Amino acid sequence: KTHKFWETQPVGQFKDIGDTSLPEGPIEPATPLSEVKQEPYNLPSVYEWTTCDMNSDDMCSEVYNLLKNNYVEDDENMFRFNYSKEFLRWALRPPGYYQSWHIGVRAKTSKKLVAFISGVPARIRVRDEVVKMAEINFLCVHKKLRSKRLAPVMIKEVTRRVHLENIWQAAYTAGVILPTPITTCQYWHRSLNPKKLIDVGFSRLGARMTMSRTIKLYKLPDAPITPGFRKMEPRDVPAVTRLLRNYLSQFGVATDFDENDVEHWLLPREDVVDSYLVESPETHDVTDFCSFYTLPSTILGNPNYTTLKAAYSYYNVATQTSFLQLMNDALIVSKQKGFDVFNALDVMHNESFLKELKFGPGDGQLHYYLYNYRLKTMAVSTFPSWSS
Ligand SMILES: CCCCCCCCCCCCCC(=O)CSCCNC(=O)CCNC(=O)[C@H](O)C(C)(C)COP(=O)(O)OP(=O)(O)OC[C@H]1O[C@@H](n2cnc3c(N)ncnc32)[C@H](O)[C@@H]1OP(=O)(O)O
Ligand SMILES: CCOC(=O)c1cnc2ccc(OC)cc2c1SCCC#N
Repeated sequence: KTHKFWETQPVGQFKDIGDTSLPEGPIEPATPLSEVKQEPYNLPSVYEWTTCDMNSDDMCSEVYNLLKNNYVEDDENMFRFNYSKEFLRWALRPPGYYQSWHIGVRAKTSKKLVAFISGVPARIRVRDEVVKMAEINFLCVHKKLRSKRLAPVMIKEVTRRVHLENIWQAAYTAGVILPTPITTCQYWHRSLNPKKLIDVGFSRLGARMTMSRTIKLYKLPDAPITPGFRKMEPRDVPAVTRLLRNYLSQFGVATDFDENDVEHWLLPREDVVDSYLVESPETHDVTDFCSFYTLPSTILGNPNYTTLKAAYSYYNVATQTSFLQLMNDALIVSKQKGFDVFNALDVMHNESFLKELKFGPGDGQLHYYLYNYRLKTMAVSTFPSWSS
């Protein structure tokens, strides 16, 4: 498979896999800002660039609708991600964000939004180096404009705008294989509403299993069982930051969270992100933490259902409670909140609970990428990303 665009980019190339003579780190050096292309890349003449102000309800709705109708579908076209407007505002406006990295393409005549790509700044630690990066996400070209080589232009434009902020690396994930993943993860799914998952055709009744037996198999208690398990509150930000930083220090690639980041990414937001912690009843120390985000999907071509309510495991740290029990409490609260399924990647230490808590392996993989940063392939990936 040739990659006419990606072979021109400063990314690990397939031909270089196994070449241990190549040094880890930046592939190309930073260039002086005066040498960065000052004007936007050329689009086909019928299109124009637009910058999306996600604070504007109308603009946010345009991005929401483009993604709702044209973003990622599974291989069997059973589902399409339906990120909510509130989720998009959360994902696209973290501390230090640049509105100029929220890039749309409009048709000049109709003014319709036909494509989008976004970046947000992040401090990513790679081994012992903290690198300022752009996290690229929500790349989307309208279904009617596919296979016209629009994506490479959008990628070059976001690259140019990131360069203008003196940032030279990026991180991104994709379900497709591109030059060259630093690691690959698998999705796992835990049924919370097995009847619905069977009705939509995602799950099948097991052999010698009735529906009622299946429902019983996935049954969960009505309330979390860990003493001191409660929702995270603003006063918990310092303790959660300490807990998370300590936990992530063991991984080769991870976000370098500070309290500002934790406040944005981990404080509960209704219908966007839920986070819980264990406050020891004796010592009042914060000993454990779990979180998941809300990402519904449109159910495609099913007469009886329109939306799949899916929770996605986010950051979890267990230091006193068993990881198994902590994650089971996360399942319990997500069931109580009406989710149909709880999804998790086999990142960090997740594989230790997946089978025991009745997750099944999905057929989707998530590949992790770095742009302009060479890394010798890492066994375990680490930063769960909401992108896909
Ligand atoms: C220093 C800062 C650096 C910042 C930038 C870092 C890099 C950021 C990179 C972006 C990270 C995004 C992460 C992210 O958002 C999370 S992954 C989700 C991507 N979005 C979707 O899958 C939505 C549905 N699909 C579409 O909208 C289109 O199919 C897209 C737009 C995906 C491609 O539109 P198209 O009409 O189907 O295709 P052409 O325009 O004709 O272009 C074909 C070329 O595009 C390459 N392609 C296809 N899918 C890709 C993907 N997911 N990443 C990167 N490249 C992708 C493909 O390999 C080929 O290049 P090649 O010939 O070399 O193989
Ligand atoms: C029931 C289990 O599958 C999903 O939750 C789901 C939902 N919507 C999607 C939309 C696009 C999509 O494209 C890859 C996949 C899904 C998936 S499976 C992979 C995500 C996870 N976990």
